[in-house]
Formats: sequence, C-alpha cells, structure tokens
Amino acid sequence: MTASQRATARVTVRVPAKVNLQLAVGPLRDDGYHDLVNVFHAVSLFDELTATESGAAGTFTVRVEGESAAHVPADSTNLAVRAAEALAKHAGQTAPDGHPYGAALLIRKAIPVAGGMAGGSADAAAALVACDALWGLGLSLGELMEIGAGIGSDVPFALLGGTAVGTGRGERLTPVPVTGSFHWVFALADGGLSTPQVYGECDRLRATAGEEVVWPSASEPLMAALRDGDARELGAALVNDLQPAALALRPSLARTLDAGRDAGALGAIVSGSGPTCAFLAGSAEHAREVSAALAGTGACRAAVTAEGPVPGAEIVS
Ligand SMILES: C[C@](O)(CO)[C@H](O)COP(=O)(O)OP(=O)(O)OC[C@H]1O[C@@H](n2ccc(N)nc2=O)[C@H](O)[C@@H]1O
Ligand SMILES: Nc1ncnc2c1ncn2[C@@H]1O[C@H](COP(=O)(O)OP(=O)(O)OP(=O)(O)O)[C@@H](O)[C@H]1O
Repeated sequence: MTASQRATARVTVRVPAKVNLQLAVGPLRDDGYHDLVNVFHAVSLFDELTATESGAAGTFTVRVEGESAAHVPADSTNLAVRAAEALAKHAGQTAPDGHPYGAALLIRKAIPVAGGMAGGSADAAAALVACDALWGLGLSLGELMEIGAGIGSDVPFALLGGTAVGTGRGERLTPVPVTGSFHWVFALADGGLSTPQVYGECDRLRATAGEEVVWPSASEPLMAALRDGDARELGAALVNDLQPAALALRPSLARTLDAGRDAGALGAIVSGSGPTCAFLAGSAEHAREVSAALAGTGACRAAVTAEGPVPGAEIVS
C-alpha cells in the first residue's frame, strides 16, 4: 500500500452480540478456565468498528461512541486495541515496505457493556477483520479465530457468527444447523457483572452445595429444537449453569425473568454471565409485545428486540 492509499484507507466492520442457548459449565481447569459446552447464538444487536491508518505510524488509538461509551476503556486495555496489536505482532509488526502497522479505531457501541453478550469480544473480532483488510494481510477465518482465542474465549465465535457449539473454554467451535430465525427480547440492566466473578460465584455455590461437577455435553432437545426451527421447544430447552451465580450476585434479576415469563415469553434465561436477560418469542410481533410489556413493568432499564442467527463480524464498507 502506498502512502496516499494509506491516508484514505478506512474499513468498517459490523459485529453481532451473542446469547448462550446452553451454557454447561464443567470442571475448573488448572489454568483457571472451565471446560464448557457453550451453544452460542449470534443476534442482531451490533457494534460497528471503523479502522483507519493511525496518524503516527505504528501506534494504536481507540475512540468509543454510544450511550455506554463512558464504561468502555479508551486505551490499550480496550479489547479491540489488544486484538489489533496481536494481529500486528502475528504479521511481523511491519508491512513489506517497512511501514509499521498501526490503526485508529472508532467503536460505535450498541451491545451492552459487561452485559453477558460478549460486547468486548465482538469489538476484538471486528478489529481483527478490519485491520486484516486495512493492512491487506488476507488471513483466513481460521487464522483470525486462532489469534482471537488468545484475546478471549468468546472472540472466535464473534468472528464465526451463526449458531455454534463451543467446547474447551468455548473457543473450539462447531457450527450447528438451524432452521429459520428466532425472535428475542433482551432486558438490559443498570450496570454490569464481572465474568470472572460470576464464574467464581458458580464454583463457590457448587462447593457449598457439595455438588458433583460433571463433564458437560450438548443438549439433544436443544439441538433438535434448532434443527426443527421450533421456538416453543427451544424456549423449554434453554439452560445456563451461570444463572444461579448471576442471580446470587444480582437478586433483582429473578424479578426480571419472572416479568418476561408473565409477559408470555416462551423461554427466559440470563444471557451468559449476565446481567442482561434473554426472552424467546414466537414471532417478531410477539417479541415486540413481550418487549413492550417488559419495559412497562420497570423490571429492567430497557428492553430491545433482536433476531438470530446472524453472521459474525463482516465488512460493511
Ligand atoms: C460467559 C461467557 O461469555 C459465555 O460465552 C464466556 O465463557 C466468557 O468468555 P470471555 O468473556 O471471552 O472470557 P475470557 O476473557 O476468556 O475469560 C475471563 C475469565 O472468565 C472465566 N472463564 C472464562 C471462560 C471459561 N471457559 N471459563 C472461565 O472460568 C475465567 O475466570 C477467566 O479468567
Ligand atoms: N471494546 C470493549 N467493549 C466493552 N468492554 C470492554 C472493551 N474493551 C475492554 N472492555 C472491558 O471489558 C469488560 C467486559 O466487557 P464486555 O462488554 O465484553 O462484557 P461481557 O459482555 O459480560 O463479556 P462476556 O459475555 O464475553 O463474558 C468491561 O467492563 C470493560 O471494562
């Protein structure tokens, strides 16, 4: 790429949030992670990330816009910056013409922060796709997923999208066949929950109860519901082993889940590590009804509708 091409180059990537349809938490490993069976589902709540050449060669900057921007770090701890830096390292730090890789990142945030919907991981995935294109690297999806797994367990799925089973710590993915679309309502909460704290609380609750931790496996009824496109069956099969921990740390979520069930949702579950709650509806119209009813109860900060599955991080311009 020439200096003048560099001055104008700009890549924008759209990346979805996720909800976990089944989050089965297995034993705690020696490295501090848990082995999982994690059925990821990408939904149509999107962050957008634009990467341009940075003013000073070889530097990385980030700016965050959106309602919750104040809660997202705008420095080198931002997961999007960490991902871009990891990609530059993978590519040998400098372009073939000797120009050091760098990028100015702009994130337009719509995914709730620390909400259990993998917003930070989504931005990391978007940065990988955007910088790969900006720098003309042409890495494969598999290569980007491998670099992403070094940033966070949820990052490979944000690249892949759709619906997929994650094993290991959630980074080893197998796509799951799905018929049609599912309609969701997400109840957004005030403030977030820390993922390590929720896993820690899960361990603590299990130890206190003397619960035997079994090796997780994928739920057959869940897989059948996805294959058949059956929202009622899917609603009944949703399961999240982190839910008791999220409820213990944020007891008000029990009221949010009840409010969604009372509003007619086919399934109600805490999304990942929470505190966002996810409700399954039978159609787009039903989702709008559940969303309006939920918002009216005051049991959440706001309710939004979305559908899934949708593709993973993709270049939009
Ligand atoms: C809750 C989920 O969002 C469900 O998809 C993920 O399991 C969390 O994925 P993530 O936010 O990308 O998490 P990471 O950044 O990889 O790990 C953060 C922390 O979460 C805990 N963690 C995460 C993944 C995993 N399989 N076991 C864990 O115990 C560990 O304490 C880890 O230090
Ligand atoms: N680009 C980013 N967007 C959001 N949070 C970020 C970002 N980079 C770093 N963070 C930090 O990561 C923390 C977790 O944010 P995130 O929104 O990814 O949580 P989450 O959705 O609960 O994650 P997960 O569902 O993957 O467990 C935030 O509190 C924030 O300090």
